[in-house]
Amino acid sequence: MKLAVVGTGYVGLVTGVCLAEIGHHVTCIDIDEMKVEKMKKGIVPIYEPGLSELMNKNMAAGRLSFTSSHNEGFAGAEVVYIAVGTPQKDDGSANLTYVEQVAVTIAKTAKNETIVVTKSTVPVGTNDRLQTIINQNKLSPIKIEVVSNPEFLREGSAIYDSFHGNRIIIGANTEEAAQKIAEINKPFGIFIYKTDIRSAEMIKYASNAFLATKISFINEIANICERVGADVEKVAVGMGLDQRIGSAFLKAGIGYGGSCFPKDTKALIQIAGNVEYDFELLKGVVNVNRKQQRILLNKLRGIVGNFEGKKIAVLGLAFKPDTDDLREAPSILITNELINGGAQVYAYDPIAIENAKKTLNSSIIYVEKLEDALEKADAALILTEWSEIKNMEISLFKTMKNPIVLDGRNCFSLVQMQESNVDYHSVGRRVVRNGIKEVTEW
Ligand SMILES: NC(=O)C1=CN([C@@H]2O[C@H](COP(=O)(O)OP(=O)(O)OC[C@H]3O[C@@H](n4cnc5c(N)ncnc54)[C@H](O)[C@@H]3O)[C@@H](O)[C@H]2O)C=CC1
Ligand SMILES: O=C(O)[C@H]1O[C@H](OP(=O)(O)OP(=O)(O)OC[C@H]2O[C@@H](n3ccc(=O)[nH]c3=O)[C@H](O)[C@@H]2O)[C@H](O)[C@@H](O)[C@@H]1O
Repeated sequence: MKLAVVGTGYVGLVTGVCLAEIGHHVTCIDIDEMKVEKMKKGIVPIYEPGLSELMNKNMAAGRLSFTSSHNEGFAGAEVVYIAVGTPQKDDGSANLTYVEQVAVTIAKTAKNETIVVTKSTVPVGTNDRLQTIINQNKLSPIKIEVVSNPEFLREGSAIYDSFHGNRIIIGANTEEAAQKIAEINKPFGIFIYKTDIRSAEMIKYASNAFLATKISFINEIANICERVGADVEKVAVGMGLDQRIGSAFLKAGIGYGGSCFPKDTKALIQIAGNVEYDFELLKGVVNVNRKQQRILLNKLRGIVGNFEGKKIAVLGLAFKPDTDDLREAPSILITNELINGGAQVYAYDPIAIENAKKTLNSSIIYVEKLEDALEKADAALILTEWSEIKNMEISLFKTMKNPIVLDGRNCFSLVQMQESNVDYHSVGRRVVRNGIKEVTEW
């Protein structure tokens, strides 16, 4: 089938490429002409494992093309996907400007019967509003029907998730439209759940909010574990063995970041607030996450006093491994506070440095090898569990002025650290000092 995808960010580009891979003819449209030029040359503008190979394969097969012209992209397309951003506004609600602009463009450009599929994460009721916008702006009496098809991929494993997701959600007003979108997705072989539009929109927010809740929950358990001498890694394994709980998303650390959990949790609080419902639990989840992002700073202050003149190695900047994305990453807050406190920050990240230069404090010194960050450092902070960091030689910590390591992602086992002579502080576990595991006095 001939399809168009509007927006070529993490979601749009992956969607376009994967739909081409299962045999559809896809044109991806973006208003960013520089991005489009790159993609036409086969260059992927983001870092996402496996995407480049799959994109080039489908371009070569003649199933995937790129344009900055909506007119060109929509020509002959039976289905148009909307995958533009829905960023957070100052009050926490979702900014729907881009999605609405696309709806107007579709209404004014579409020449044949079209199904508009919203992939972007949008508040409950938005798709109904998009339908109204389209109906009001249509230039001819052709049928244009809006369908909700929220996206559940994760950055860093987006291609894998597209082919191995647990479910595809289709929210539609008519069985005919739902069936057509189901047919498009059939080759993925993933379970399809058809529902009404508003429930589909809510499934997306509720899913992200629930996963964020699991993270904040285990982080609070971790903070208690530190005080009572339990080990959160073992607690998470023990909890996860109960299939009603499940082992996923119980990894304690310095909180969730990224382009979605922070924004979608706040948007859901707003969605509830708009109908005068106080979503107390989710407010707690957001607050816990805000505090959790600071725990390494608090621990570091407790150990070294103030940051003035200290060389601090920061290992990992992306909000999670296998992505170059720094949106809402704990590294933003942490490096800012270190620098404002007078520290010299030497930062290492295998992939995200180019983005970091655009986002983080300009005083940060970036290094290409993690050993350069560690050499003569007063302390090291681990913010992302990149495999390069998890698999590093522990002996490299010995090149530090003081081998003090604050690990925000529990990259190393305590046994490993007991053998290393490193002063090791992780999350929800005992401190290792001089090879001995201690419960810190709080
Ligand atoms: N990033 C992720 O992992 C996931 C994101 N989502 C949701 O998907 C949506 C998109 O997110 P991302 O891909 O991260 O966004 P992004 O910000 O990376 O990309 C959006 C793209 O849309 C383009 N764009 C904006 N207006 C346009 C227009 N009128 N015509 C054509 N192109 C236009 C921009 O130039 C940009 O390239 C958001 O609603 C997000 O919440 C959902 C699941 C996963
Ligand atoms: O709506 C979205 O954009 C996406 O948001 C998340 O995907 P993503 O943000 O790419 O990454 P995750 O792997 O979910 O991690 C998010 C954050 O939570 C943290 N996390 C995750 C899991 C965990 O156990 N502990 C934990 O602290 C990660 O370090 C990271 O900062 C969801 O997992 C996707 O299903 C969803 O489609």
